[in-house]
Amino acid sequence: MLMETKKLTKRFGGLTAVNDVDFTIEKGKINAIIGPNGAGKSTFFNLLSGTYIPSEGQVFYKGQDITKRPPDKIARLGVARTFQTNHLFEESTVLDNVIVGHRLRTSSNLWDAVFRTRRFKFEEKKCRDKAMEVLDFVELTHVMDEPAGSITQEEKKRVAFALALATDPEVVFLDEPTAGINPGETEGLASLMEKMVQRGITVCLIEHKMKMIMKLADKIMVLNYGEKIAEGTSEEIMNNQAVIEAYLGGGASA
Ligand SMILES: Nc1ncnc2c1ncn2[C@@H]1O[C@H](COP(=O)(O)OP(=O)(O)OP(=O)(O)O)[C@@H](O)[C@H]1O
Repeated sequence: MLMETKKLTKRFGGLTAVNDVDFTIEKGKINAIIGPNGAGKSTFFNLLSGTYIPSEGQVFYKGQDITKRPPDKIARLGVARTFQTNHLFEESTVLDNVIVGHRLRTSSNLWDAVFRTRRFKFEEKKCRDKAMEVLDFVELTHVMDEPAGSITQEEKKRVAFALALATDPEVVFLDEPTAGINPGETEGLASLMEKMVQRGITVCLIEHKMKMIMKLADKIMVLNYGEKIAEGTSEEIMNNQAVIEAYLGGGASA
């Protein structure tokens, strides 16, 4: 197990968005979180990455209590995330977008940058090499010199993956990675997630596309009104009465 939550709870005023959730993220697996709209999935993600501080409960990473640690400290432990919307510099090339993303994780300071010390030059080269490597991994080498604004939606999603991968993460959180793209492109991104796992990276994602998630995920947790109502393999989830009722009542998309 790579990450674990114990009785994780988040309240916004009178609303309990995540309620008493025990969950484990299995190392080297594709872990999925599903649930009807407003079930608390994004809030749960934000608690794991340190974006939100829990009202109650704990988050563990490799057995270490990381509850209440700020997001940058959690990121440094090897936890990366992508967001629903891609924050790319549209005028800059795909390669530069990834280099800048990677630089945020390297240690050169302003002094190094101004005097262009050997360490700075070394790190600049390292960032560039890393960016090229991850762009090759997400199969975008052919568009790396194009402005990010000119590539397709699916390619932008691959850039978002590349940005997360450039930090050499152990686990990547993907918030609806295939939202807004067609079924063929969805399959391409699903293969990319499988490729990440083959490289030893743990994947945890939120997804609305049920067919895809049932095929792809090793393990699924279902949230409904902030509570965990089921956890298990695709088969276990598909046959779970509470899940069927939540989806029939909640009108979630197929
Ligand atoms: N910052 C916030 N302040 C107040 N309420 C919030 C906040 N963030 C989320 N909520 C509420 O918490 C509940 C869970 O929201 P959340 O976005 O986590 O659900 P979700 O499962 O990700 O939904 P969706 O599938 O629609 O993205 C909702 O009722 C939402 O309105």
